[in-house]
Amino acid sequence: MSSPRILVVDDEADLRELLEITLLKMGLDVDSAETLGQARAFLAKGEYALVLTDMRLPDGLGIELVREVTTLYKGTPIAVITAYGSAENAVVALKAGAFDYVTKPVALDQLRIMVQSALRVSTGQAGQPGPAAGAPSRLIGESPAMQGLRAQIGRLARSMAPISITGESGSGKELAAREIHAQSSRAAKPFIAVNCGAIPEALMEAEFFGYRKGAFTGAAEDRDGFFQAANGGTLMLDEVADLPLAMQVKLLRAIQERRVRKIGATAEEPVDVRLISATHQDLAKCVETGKFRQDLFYRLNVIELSLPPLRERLDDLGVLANAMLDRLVGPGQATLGPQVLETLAAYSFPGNVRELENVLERALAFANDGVIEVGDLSLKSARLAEPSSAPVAAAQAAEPPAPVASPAPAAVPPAPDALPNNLPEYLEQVERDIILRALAQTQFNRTQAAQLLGISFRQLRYQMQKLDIQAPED
Ligand SMILES: Nc1ncnc2c1ncn2[C@@H]1O[C@H](COP(=O)(O)OP(=O)(O)OP(=O)(O)O)[C@@H](O)[C@H]1O
Repeated sequence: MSSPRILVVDDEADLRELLEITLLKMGLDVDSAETLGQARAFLAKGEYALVLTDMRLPDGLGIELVREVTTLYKGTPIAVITAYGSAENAVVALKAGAFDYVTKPVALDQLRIMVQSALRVSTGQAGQPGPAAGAPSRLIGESPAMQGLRAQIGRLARSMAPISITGESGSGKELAAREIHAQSSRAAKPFIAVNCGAIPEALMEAEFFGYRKGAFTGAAEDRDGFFQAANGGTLMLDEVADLPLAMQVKLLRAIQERRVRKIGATAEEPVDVRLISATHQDLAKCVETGKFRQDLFYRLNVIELSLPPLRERLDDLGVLANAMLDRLVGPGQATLGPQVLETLAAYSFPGNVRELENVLERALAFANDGVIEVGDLSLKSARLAEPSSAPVAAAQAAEPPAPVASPAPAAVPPAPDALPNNLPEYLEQVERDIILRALAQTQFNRTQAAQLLGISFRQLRYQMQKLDIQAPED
């Protein structure tokens, strides 16, 4: 069997030679072109597992080749070589459909990593597509929005471009990120999701980049960070807007260099990680207000994927509800009674699909013989836009949800007369108390409890785990 063939397009003889030698040593065949014209002639004749092109060529720009290859030779990944510090070129190329980029001076270890992952992507070559490729998507829904989303995910899975996922809490951002990973050539490697809002600032660097034994008190052994743990796979930065500015600088550097340094280490190590970030905040606004660095935003926000809230795709309610019931109690074991779908459709679901899951899970506990009736739903009536018999079309024009009444207004606990003799324990107790009160008030609906407390669902879940608070059904 012949080796995969790579097309190198560069007019600088020295660099071309370096690339050729490196690729040949990797057991690959190489064709070299000095101009766009020559590259086009090669492409017309042969099949390539990867095209690697410089951005400036004597007869035009590499970006033209990116556009041609991504439209005319869809199965062929194309990567670009950009000048050091020219983030703009890299981002433009990725937006145009480039698989990835390397910066000059070309670091050979990074080039090899990039080529290997391109080979896994290119059809019929060394790699296999991810195990989930071809498998049914876990993102359920037949609305045009969901169909479009699944198609977009299929395309995005084939590149290394950083993706920024936006959408309300519970709309499926993490699920979408997992789906991109599962359909990519990285599927066999780890998917690591990090909730940036839940890590104490002092621990962030250690958590992201790892540390060496003895780097600080308590560092009893070497430990990897998220970047090393996700090596070869995908790192999801959830609630990325919550990253403190100091950490944003370090993250930007890691993304630019594709290298990280453990705390206490002298040398940096290369990391091969695809980044997906997510937030329910408006990141562009965070940039405007100075809360988020523009340069990091630019790097993370190369491709945008937006998840619609559930109330904007009510057509999906039926199929989602059925799939969830099947998962909760087994296929065909539970059904929705008359008017249930209409009642659900009249609700605005501020907690989106996660809230639908919660509502159904709770309703099942009340349902007789697995048939969920309207009375089993216990939706907050304040949020129903129409009476329970409202038709779906009317529900689509529903007003946004009325805010839920806040609990006791005091945000700060009343200070006891005597000072606590163990502050952390005391604060933990206060926190536990407040969370338990919010949970009791919402019949253990964690989505609503989180809203009451003005924190995200994930933050609440994290705090509950930390404080060992268990929902009755856990
Ligand atoms: N289209 C969908 N099909 C099936 N399940 C879904 C879909 N969208 C979301 N879910 C389910 O809803 C729950 C919430 O999804 P997910 O955690 O991905 O949301 P999120 O947007 O990341 O939430 P947050 O902003 O709170 O982090 C999960 O249990 C997920 O499996």
